[in-house]
Amino acid sequence: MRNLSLLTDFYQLTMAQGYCQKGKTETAVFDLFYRENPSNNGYAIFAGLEQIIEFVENLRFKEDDISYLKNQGFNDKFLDYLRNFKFKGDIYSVPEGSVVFPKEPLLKVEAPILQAQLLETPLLNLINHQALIATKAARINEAAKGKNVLEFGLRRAHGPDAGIYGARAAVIGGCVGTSNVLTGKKFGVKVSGTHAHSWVMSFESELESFRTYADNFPNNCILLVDTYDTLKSGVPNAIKVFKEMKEKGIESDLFGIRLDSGDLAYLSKEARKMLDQAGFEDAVIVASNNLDENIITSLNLQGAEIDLYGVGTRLITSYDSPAFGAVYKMSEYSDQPKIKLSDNIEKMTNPGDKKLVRIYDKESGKIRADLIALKNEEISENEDLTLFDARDTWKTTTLKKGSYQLRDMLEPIFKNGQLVYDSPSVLEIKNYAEKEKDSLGEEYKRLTNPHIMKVDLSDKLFDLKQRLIKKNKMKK
Ligand SMILES: Nc1ncnc2c1ncn2[C@@H]1O[C@H](COP(=O)(O)OP(=O)(O)OP(=O)(O)O)[C@@H](O)[C@H]1O
Ligand SMILES: O=P(O)(O)OC[C@H]1O[C@H](OP(=O)(O)OP(=O)(O)O)[C@H](O)[C@@H]1O
Ligand SMILES: O=C(O)c1cccnc1
Repeated sequence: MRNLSLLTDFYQLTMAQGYCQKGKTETAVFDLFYRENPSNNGYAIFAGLEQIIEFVENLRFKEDDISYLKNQGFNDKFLDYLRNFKFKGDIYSVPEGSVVFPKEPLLKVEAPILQAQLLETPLLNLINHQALIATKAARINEAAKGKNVLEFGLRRAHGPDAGIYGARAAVIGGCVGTSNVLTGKKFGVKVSGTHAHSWVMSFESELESFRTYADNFPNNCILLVDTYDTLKSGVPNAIKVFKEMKEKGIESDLFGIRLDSGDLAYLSKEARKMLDQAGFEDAVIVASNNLDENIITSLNLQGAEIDLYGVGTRLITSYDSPAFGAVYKMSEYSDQPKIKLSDNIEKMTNPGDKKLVRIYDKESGKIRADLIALKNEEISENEDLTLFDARDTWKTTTLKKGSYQLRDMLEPIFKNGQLVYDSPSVLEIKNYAEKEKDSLGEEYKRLTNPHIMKVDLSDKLFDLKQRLIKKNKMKK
């Protein structure tokens, strides 16, 4: 485990020294939330919690950190505090792989102000990256309509961590596996791949290169057919090699071709015909080349015969929507609810120690809405539940008792600094994320102009917010 304790913004430490100096030990509550879905998606996939847990568990300041901070001008009292630092607060979070929506609390920290504040930057850093890539992967997999997507982006990722954890997030978001071997080893996810053009170019002939590859990897034998001429040379040579394998009695688990340039719809349809005519109906066709959810949707509409998509750049960088934009805002200090005012109503925070309640339609199991309520507020399934729009409060919906089910989304992760949560494996998270996506109606999952999920405030939270807005306006 790398020492990431100084992976923070300088101002977190200057504030921390100030709190230490002043003896401010009151408890603060902070909410982590985001404001807009990336790529105009209808939802996001929450990811990165396992790395947050690892970070918090290992948050200790070593002597070399302390001496570095001493050189930056921090005082001895504060440095002594850091020497003995251990996180002592509570953290609640939605599970990784959850479907989430803008403005709702995804993770909540309750801790002495200094400690809660110190977590801001690393927590945001971890969630902002992985939730972004998991959400992009969910979009790409939605476009693939049940066909598998393999993550190919390591070489185009923004450095090693973006590659390693981006691939982790991509699998959570729906990818069947990754070409990234380190991610495979670290997280027990499937690794796979084909071969490069250089492999073909290093042989005297394409045929010889295919033969040699098939001899080496008969059970994962996807031949890249576009180095010279896809239909005149690549596919015929691949077919020759598949015939030779058959003659040798080799029953391959996975064999086929990869297309990496040209008109992928046309070439895949022609290649499919050629493979089928040669008796290789079970040969798979892999496609790659700057794919994303839009091109994959278009390829589907064109009737492309593609069984597996390899997606790199536009997935691992979330090319069209490069920032998740999660923020971390104080909602309570020393048992007093706090609000951040803004001229922009969208940017006003929700005050108080809160919970996130998900409301499911009992019959269909689909999400009806999310409700943000105060932590100690009782929301009961045994009464009719009236939801209202926090902007246009006259817009209401009443859910009849018995027609809906409630779920508390924020689970305890740390209690008094003790870890009380078992992180599931990445494959378990991926399976959970599939179920989460199933709990969304189709209209929330479509790639363009999806329905906006209602995220409402409870009566009590709404009243508290109004009261604090008035009170704080008067302070100005
Ligand atoms: N039938 C298709 N419909 C829509 N987009 C396609 C189709 N076929 C390929 N594409 C996409 O069009 C883009 C073509 O990229 P590019 O201009 O680099 O051409 P290329 O075929 O890769 O050429 P090169 O031989 O230089 O690699 C890629 O993003 C690819 O995924
Ligand atoms: O297009 P992306 O979605 O980013 O997917 C990854 C790309 O990386 C490889 O190309 P590259 O030119 O790097 O190597 P190659 O010579 O093996 O094709 C591969 O052939 C894909 O085209
Ligand atoms: O295995 C492959 O085909 C692969 C892996 C990474 C990037 N491009 C292709």
